[in-house]
Amino acid sequence: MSLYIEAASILNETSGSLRSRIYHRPASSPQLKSPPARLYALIIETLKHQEILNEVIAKSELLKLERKLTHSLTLLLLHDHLLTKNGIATSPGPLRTQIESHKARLSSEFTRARLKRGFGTTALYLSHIASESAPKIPRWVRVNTLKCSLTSLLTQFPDYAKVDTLEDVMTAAKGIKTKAGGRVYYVDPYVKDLLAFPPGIDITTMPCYIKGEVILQDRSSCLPAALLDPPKEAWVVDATSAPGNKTTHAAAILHGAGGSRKGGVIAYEKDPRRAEILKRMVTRAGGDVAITVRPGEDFLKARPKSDELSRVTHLLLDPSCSGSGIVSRAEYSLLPIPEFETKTGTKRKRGGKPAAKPAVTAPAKPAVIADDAEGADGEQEETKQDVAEARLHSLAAFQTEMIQHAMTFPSARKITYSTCSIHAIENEQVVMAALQTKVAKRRGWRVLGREEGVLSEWERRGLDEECAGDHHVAQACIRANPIEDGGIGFFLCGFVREGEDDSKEEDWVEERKETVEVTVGKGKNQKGKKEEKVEKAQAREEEEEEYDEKGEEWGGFEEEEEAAPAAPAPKKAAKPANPAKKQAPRPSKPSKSAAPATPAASKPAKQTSSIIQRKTSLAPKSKKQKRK
Ligand SMILES: C[S@@+](CC[C@H](N)C(=O)[O-])C[C@H]1O[C@@H](n2cnc3c(N)ncnc32)[C@H](O)[C@@H]1O
Repeated sequence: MSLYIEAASILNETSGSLRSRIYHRPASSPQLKSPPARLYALIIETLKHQEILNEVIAKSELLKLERKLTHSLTLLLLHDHLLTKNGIATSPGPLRTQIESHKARLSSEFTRARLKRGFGTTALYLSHIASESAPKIPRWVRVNTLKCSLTSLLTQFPDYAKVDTLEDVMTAAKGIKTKAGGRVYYVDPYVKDLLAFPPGIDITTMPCYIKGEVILQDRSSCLPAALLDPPKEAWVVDATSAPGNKTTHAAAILHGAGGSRKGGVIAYEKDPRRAEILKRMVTRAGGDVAITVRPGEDFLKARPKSDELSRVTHLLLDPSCSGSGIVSRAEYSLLPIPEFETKTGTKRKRGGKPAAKPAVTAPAKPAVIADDAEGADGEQEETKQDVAEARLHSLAAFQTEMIQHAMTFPSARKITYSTCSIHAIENEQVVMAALQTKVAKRRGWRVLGREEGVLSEWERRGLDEECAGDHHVAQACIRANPIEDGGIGFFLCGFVREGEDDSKEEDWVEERKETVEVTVGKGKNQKGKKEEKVEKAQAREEEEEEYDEKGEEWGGFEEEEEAAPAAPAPKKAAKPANPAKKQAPRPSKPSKSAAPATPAASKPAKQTSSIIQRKTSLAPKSKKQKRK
């Protein structure tokens, strides 16, 4: 089957991301004959230009003239015909004829559409689209000190110049296609042994990557292990490890250059498939001695009083979350052909046929705003918002449960909690809920204050109003905004406790009971319609996210995605016991206690953010609002 016909049929499929439709096709779907990378490139490139191509299709009335052509097939063919040097890549035949016999008409409509957009030449138009769709964040590279030091790594980049800000990195990125351009690096001031390169750099072909001397890990994703900062001889639990970015980072802190061989990391990963990825990453990073993988094991079932776990002093919690801070999932999707006045004077819809419902009716935006339901009206939108909100509460319940369980570890002194979400429900509100639990109070868990932690210089902190106005707690929280702060959106908070361990087995049993009560809550067996919808939506997303974890940009070893794995099954949509929620009304506004803005892009920008404002306003509408 022709590349174009196969690509068109993928475009017409509506379920799953484009990547999963190409790279992870279910056995029940027709299998592809064309090379997947070629299909992906053709579709992505075509979709980048679909706005202008749709105009050409509409104005030329091509679908009326060529009844056998479909919208998606025409887009793909037109892309290659009008915008590539070699034209349509297929041997002469009906497909080519259907386009090339209208060459003059298509070319003049394209020129008109291009000039209307202010581009004197096709080259100018192409370079504009290329810069619009270029990555907006640097390529972060963590030196894996289990295998290599920063100094020795830099010897592998002899002709690279050190720059002082992330802005310099991004400016240099513009010249990356030139021979000398883009050869710069930036040393992160927050996380030790972390470098930023221009986004276009291909590290994956370099020896340092192949040998596992570097790990491609977003800056935000490096913050938890940096904040956990375990002493060299510590025993650390990574409760939710796959694919293993933070696990290997924690191991590098313990066993890396100057480290001791006394402590180690115990890495839980509930999902057996992801545990395999974790194992691969651990081995490749040279972490087998430092890390004990617990494949397929549920952290919530771990017995803190066991011999192995009773010595654990540090826990890293990076549980499943909504992934709303991840920006690498931006994908384009099919737009309908707009209506235009044509030469024959008629307003037309695509091909004269009833418009097939496109997968999405607007360009898919990065995940950071994709589920922003603001401005939506009508019953359907409201339900969508309810489902999205219920899902967040369900995740928050699970996240709180994980923290509570970590707090029961007898020798535990420090916990980090992180998400790649920008929703306060999963972030500050979970922190507040965890602080209110019996186990936190009985054992004296408190937040790690801003000034106590290694990341006190990081400027963007938690939102006061989401912490019931508790400025100390808000300041203890760390936020990163997507893109603005140089990578994915992220949240992090540390908990610490002092004092001796006074816990007894009965206390632990009691504390477990509380955990279960908080998270499972009422209505265990009384699933309502809303809960069912949440479960269905989540199941779909889990499927999707499983695929998304591969092949995205953020992974430890490029193809192994850092975040937003399968969300857990909702705990009957129970909301976490969160006293803060009563006191902190939502929708929330950005904190007025914003830290001052920093001029350099290398530092997190000022606290107030439209993205945070939008996302946190996903809060439920009041009944009154709903009635309106
Ligand atoms: C956000 S990812 C962790 C990413 C990882 N920290 C990293 O930096 O590479 C969350 C992981 O936790 C796992 N998980 C979820 N619930 C778990 C549980 N109860 N016990 C152990 N692992 C769990 C998920 O399967 C998923 O792989």
